[in-house]
Amino acid sequence: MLEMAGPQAELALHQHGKSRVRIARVWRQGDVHHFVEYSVFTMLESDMAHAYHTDSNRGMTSTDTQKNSVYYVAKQFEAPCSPEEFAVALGQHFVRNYPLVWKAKVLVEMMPWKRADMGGGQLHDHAYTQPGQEVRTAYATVDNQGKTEVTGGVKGYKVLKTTQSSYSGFLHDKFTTLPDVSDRIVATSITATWKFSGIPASYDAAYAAVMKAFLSAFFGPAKGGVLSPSVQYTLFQMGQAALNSVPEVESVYLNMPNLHFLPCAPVTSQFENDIYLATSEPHGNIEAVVTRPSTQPHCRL
Ligand SMILES: O=c1[nH]c(=O)c2[nH]c(=O)[nH]c2[nH]1
Repeated sequence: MLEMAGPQAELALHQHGKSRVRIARVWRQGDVHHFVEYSVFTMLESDMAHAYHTDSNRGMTSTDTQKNSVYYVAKQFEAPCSPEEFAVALGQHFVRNYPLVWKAKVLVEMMPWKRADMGGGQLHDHAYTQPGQEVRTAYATVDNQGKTEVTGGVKGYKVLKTTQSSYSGFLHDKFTTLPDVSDRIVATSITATWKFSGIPASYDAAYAAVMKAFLSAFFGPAKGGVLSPSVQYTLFQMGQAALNSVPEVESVYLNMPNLHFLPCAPVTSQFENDIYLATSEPHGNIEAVVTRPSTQPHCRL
């Protein structure tokens, strides 16, 4: 066994863990789906001094195993759990399964997804938003000939649905590994601007109407939803819905990153539409301008 020679020194403290294990868990109870997204940090205190002093990693619960344990423990919950319950269960998993571990420390950060309210308290069966995280924008140009142009907008409005999204029939060649899927999670962070051709009765009401149009087109009815065959198709539907909802809007620019939730098989089982790797990079990026016929597109492309 290799003993490290060197200056007199003591190992005062040691621990090892995995950070930012991003996981999404869906519980599908008939048509009603429950969704959570966590970022999990694990840290184990254990009898592992020998790994710092010698070449032996004997008995070490690798950080990769810790990451896989996050997926495994999430899978064990058959009904929706709180982040506190999840943190305790994961900590118990470590101390019960690994004899050299004397203390497991688990931090769970829960993303602020809330079941979408489609108006009047009508909660959607499978749609989620992050209300209050978005930024409303307004852009105006005023020239000395008396011309004023106003563009409203929104930045970073996150939306997600756990079903009613497919993606298939795209080009497959030797560089393609993505399979066709008939059901997936689709999530995006909407950034949009809309140009006014006239002054609406109320800019606040116009903003509310555009946002409502975006949500209705993305999510569909609270019961059943609406199928999205691609982010591209849904983006156009959203732009069209915004034009239909506010007569004074003449064009809509939409940017929609495709925030991927990747199927995950949690070590002891196959992927069963319930455990996902939550990612933000790399992400798809879909954008377009939707106008009334024969209107000039207003921005960005
Ligand atoms: O809706 C999608 N549009 C794409 O262009 C695309 N590309 C990809 O890999 N997944 C998806 N999904």
